[in-house]
Amino acid sequence: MGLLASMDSSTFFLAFIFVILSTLMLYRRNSRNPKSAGRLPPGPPRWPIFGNLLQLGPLPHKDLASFCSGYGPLVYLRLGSVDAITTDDPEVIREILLQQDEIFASRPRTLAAVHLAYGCGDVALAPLGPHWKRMRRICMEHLLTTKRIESFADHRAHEAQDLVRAVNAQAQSGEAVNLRQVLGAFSMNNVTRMLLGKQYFGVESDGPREAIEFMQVTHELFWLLGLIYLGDYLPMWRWIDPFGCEKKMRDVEKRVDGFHQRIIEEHRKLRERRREGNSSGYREEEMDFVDILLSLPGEDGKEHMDDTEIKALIQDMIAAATDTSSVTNEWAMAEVIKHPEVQCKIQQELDFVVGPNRMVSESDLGHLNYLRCVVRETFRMHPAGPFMIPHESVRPTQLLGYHIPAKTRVFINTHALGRNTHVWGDVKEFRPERHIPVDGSRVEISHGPDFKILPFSAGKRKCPGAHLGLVFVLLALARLFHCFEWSPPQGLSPQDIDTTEVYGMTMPKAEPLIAVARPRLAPHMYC
Ligand code: HEM
Repeated sequence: MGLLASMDSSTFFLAFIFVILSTLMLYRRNSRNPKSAGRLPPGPPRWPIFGNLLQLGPLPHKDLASFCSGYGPLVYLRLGSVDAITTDDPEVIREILLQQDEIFASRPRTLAAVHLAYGCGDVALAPLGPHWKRMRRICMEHLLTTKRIESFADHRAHEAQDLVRAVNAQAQSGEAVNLRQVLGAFSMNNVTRMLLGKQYFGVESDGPREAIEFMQVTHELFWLLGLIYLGDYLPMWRWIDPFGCEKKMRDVEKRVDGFHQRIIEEHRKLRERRREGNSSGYREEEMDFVDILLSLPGEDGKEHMDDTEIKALIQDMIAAATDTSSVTNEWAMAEVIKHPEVQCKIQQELDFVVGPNRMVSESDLGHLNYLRCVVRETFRMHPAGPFMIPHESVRPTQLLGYHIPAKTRVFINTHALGRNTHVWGDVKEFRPERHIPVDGSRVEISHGPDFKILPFSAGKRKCPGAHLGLVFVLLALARLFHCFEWSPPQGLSPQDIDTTEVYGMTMPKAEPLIAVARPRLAPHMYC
């Protein structure tokens, strides 16, 4: 997938022969195993050795969706030497994530996870077990508590005002705004303020060189984590690695590690200086995430956490929090600019709840029910990750009466769930009104009891940063629509806004969203 599409024919031929010869024995052994234990779910016919790998193109979530349309709500695939299932059905998803959570809540040990998440030593990519439990508890009890999230509210308000100022400066000079750029900086700065105690883009940053290096290496990391690497499915592929993917992983691993080590060293030095200057140490509310991690005890009675554990958590927080919220924001902006009547309703609500004489604050977000519907509809059509983070089963089980072997990889297709015609009507229409509750209650942006959308997953692996992620999304959108009227660049009509997507761990628009902003409030509001 992705990789297959970019091979030249001679490399492919050599690799193909090599893989056929060297994996024949492995295939014979593996292909006999699952069937002997029971009936597997239905699925498309499989090639020897490759299984269904060759039936997947550059947008695998669409291929898997078409398998579900053809074979039913639960489909079995053989991906090289790996058993896999996929589903886009709310009932099957509920069974996997709630009823059988104990069995399906592990993660596959992919090569990217090993190289890029400190040997799966983080939270998001760690297999089920005591290490995952401990790291997740640290996130929940020390980093993502309501109190700690609230303690950064002023920083978020500051970032939201910087976002408005940056857009206004471009609006005044008549330039169209690259929304990917400004929304990316908003998310990254919010995360780095909480995590590292500083902003990466803007006046307080350490300068463009460090910010650019940081963004570049983070993007490479996302790209490699999202890649479906053939070496994970055809072990012999690793011997040839024709595109040098593992080499790239090792290279990014080294660069990212250097970056994280520098962060830790800087924090240690600062702690030391503060301790020397003030014997009582410093107050909890002054501590960023890295300070907190440095102050926590380690495992088995150790005085401190290991540096590797701290680095794995830093990396998780950056990877899990930045792209998810900025990709969601870009999709929401694209869909709203494409639908001017939706923009009009968002602004009517903002004018009623907030008015023209003050800026939107976090306490307004719960009262913006129509905007919440817009975000819910955005998650239905454009979930941040098409397969969330793939799960893996820890032991054999039964689903819908079919046998599911141990170590089966689970692709919950949230993209297809939002476009499943058995679940939703007019699936291609962006229509936030469909989410307005009949009883007028507050719109919830989580999966709800019906599992018809799944923005933050459910069960043991559900996103621990859901509340914070929603604040990033709602705050940025509310400010941008309250302060500006948005339209496509000159010469284009709303229908021309392109909504082509590219596959990855998160699934952004293929092209960055460019739009024109016209201020709606009095000039002094933008200072
Ligand atoms: C709009 C923003 C966000 C969206 C849409 C989102 C969505 C998700 C999804 C779908 C998963 C995978 C769940 C699964 O595999 O079942 C996940 C996992 C995770 N998210 Fe988020 N997330 C967002 C923001 C955040 C933020 C702000 C943080 C932390 C600062 C965060 C931290 C994590 C972590 C640590 C995991 C791994 C959990 C585990 O494996 O135990 N996320 N998120």
